[in-house]
This record gives sequence, structure tokens and C-alpha cells, in this order.
Amino acid sequence: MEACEEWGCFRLVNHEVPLPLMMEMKAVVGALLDLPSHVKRRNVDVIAGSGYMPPSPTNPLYEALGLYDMASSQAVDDFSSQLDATPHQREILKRFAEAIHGLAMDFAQKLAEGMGLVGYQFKGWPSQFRINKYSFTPETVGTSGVQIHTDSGFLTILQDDEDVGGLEVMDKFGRFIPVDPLRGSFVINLGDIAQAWSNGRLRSVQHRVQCKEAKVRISIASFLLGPKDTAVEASAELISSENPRKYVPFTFEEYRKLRIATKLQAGQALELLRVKS
Ligand SMILES: O=C(O)CCC(=O)C(=O)O
Ligand SMILES: [Fe+2]
Repeated sequence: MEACEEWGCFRLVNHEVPLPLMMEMKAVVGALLDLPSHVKRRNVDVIAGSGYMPPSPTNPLYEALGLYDMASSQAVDDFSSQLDATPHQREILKRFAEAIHGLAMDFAQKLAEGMGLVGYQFKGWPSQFRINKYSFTPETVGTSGVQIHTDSGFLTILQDDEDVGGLEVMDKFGRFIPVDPLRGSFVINLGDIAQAWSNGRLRSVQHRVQCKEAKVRISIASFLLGPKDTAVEASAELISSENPRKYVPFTFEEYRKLRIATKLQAGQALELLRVKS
């Protein structure tokens, strides 16, 4: 809880996702991202921005494939079919999605307990999954692979590249701190929804990816987004006269649209939803 409040992120070790599954998953996503562009383009958006993101003028070295909703075995199957995944690749994608969704649910539950909320339910919260490839070159060393942002959802389970570093998180004083790779572990990031849901107690961490060396870097980010149909709002237990409500209630969908429309990617969109005092 201290890490979640002070930093909005931490490295998770001693979890139950088997190392061989993590390594096989890394190999599978590497192979999928190596597919020809016309195949990757079949991975179309289910919600805005959820599908294939080809290299762009702003981020020529970055591309990503995505899947919404990883808690749905049908969606995992559809994703696999779009990319002509082999039976082995399908099996790995399925097992990984199940394991990570389970971990996200467990961790969310622990966070709720840590906040003193009894019986809070995250059931039905959708999750999205994005596999990122950064094709760094000698010329790009020192530049940004992904610009500074916060994650818009509740929490992110990131399997960062176990060899190639570059992830940096911002501390409370605005300094970027490198997060060195650690094989077999995950980085947990809290996002904007966690900050609103906790009435500002949990911190949505600003982070970016820098190119440190001329290598291919692959990361697997799984986002537990937010409630599907109900509003994001801090529970009554967290509100008091000394600690009044900080954000107006909003739905995840509204928030996503706000982030896209305003192009405010580093947490400033949430500030627009602050209760005016
Ligand atoms: O590639 C990484 O390590 C981080 C990616 C990231 O921040 C994201 O996909 O939101
Ligand atoms: Fe992120």
C-alpha cells in the first residue's frame, strides 16, 4: 500500500505465474509482431485504440498488437484467429491471459482490502492487453520509445523486457527513475482510474520508455480497465468532511473519450474531473 500511495508502482516478485509461461509468451508475441504488416492489420479495434498500432511518424520505432477483452476466451480466440496463430501459440495466449487476469483480480482485491473496503467486487471489469515492440537503432539511443503518460485504467501488469531496459517512472518530485529489468517479475502500475476510485490516495504513476541501446525491446502490458457500466467513484467509506470527494463520478468510457479528445495523456485529463472547491 505504501508503494501504491508513494509511487503508484512496484515490482512484483514471488507471484504464481510460471516463469516458463512468461518466457513462452514472450516468444509468441515476438513471433506475432514479426508477421507481415497485412496480417497484423487484421487485428482491428474493438474499442478505440485496442487493435494494431503500426509504426507512425511520431513513433516510427514502435508498434503494438492489442486484445480486448482478455478475460473473454472468445476474444482471445478471435485475436488468435486474426493472426493465424498456431495451436501452440493459441494455447500459450490462452494460458497467459487466464493467469494474468487472475493475478489482476487478486491484486485488485488486495488493494481494496488495503483501502479498508470490505467485500468490494471487481467482477466483470474488462481488461485489455497490448504487446509492444520497440525496434531501437543506434540512431535512436537517447530518444523516447513511448512518451510520458499515465495508464488510463485501474491497474497494469507489465511484463517488461527481461534484457532491454528503458522503462522510467516519475517520482513524487518529478524525477524520472529507471526501472531495471528483472527476469520473472512484473511491474505493477496504478492508473488514473485507481487514483479517482481511491479518492486520490493511490497514485497514477507517470512513466515513459527511453531507448537505451540499439536492440529490439518487447513488453506485454495487461490493463485492468474499470467498471463496465457503472460510474467510477470513491466508496462512501473513503469520504468524510476532512476528506471530501475529489473527483466527480464518471464512467470509464467517458474518461477514455476525454483522454482521446483532449490528447492529455499524462494524467491531466483526470484533473478536469476534479470537484471544484
Ligand atoms: O513497454 C513498456 O515497458 C511500457 C509500456 C507502457 O507503458 C504501456 O503500454 O502503457
Ligand atoms: Fe503505460
